[in-house]
Amino acid sequence: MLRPESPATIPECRAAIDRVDAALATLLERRAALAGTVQRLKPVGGFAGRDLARERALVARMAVRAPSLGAARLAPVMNAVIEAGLHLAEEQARHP
Ligand SMILES: O=C(O)C(=O)C[C@]1(C(=O)O)C=C[C@@H](O)C=C1
Repeated sequence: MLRPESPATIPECRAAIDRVDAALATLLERRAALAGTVQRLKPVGGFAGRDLARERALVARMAVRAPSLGAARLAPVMNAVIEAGLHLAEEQARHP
């Protein structure tokens, strides 16, 4: 995890945001790879095998760590993340 920072100027804030975004990109790449493996292992993978209860549960767990965002704001973010992973997995299944 990145250590918390308290930048005071716009350039410092933007530099700190860029560091967070770099960490997020690394984590998103890792998550997409793991989610892709799950799609290959599930009896029905991809969009057809979507598990909305699991998605709601992971959003609820994330909301504990991101209380100011909360589940309602995290849900569309994670929906986009999950759908990006499913699109990637389906593309990789079509073109292995
Ligand atoms: O856990 C699963 O069953 C997955 O397919 C992974 C994942 C995810 O990306 O987290 C993707 C789609 C499902 O709807 C739920 C979760």
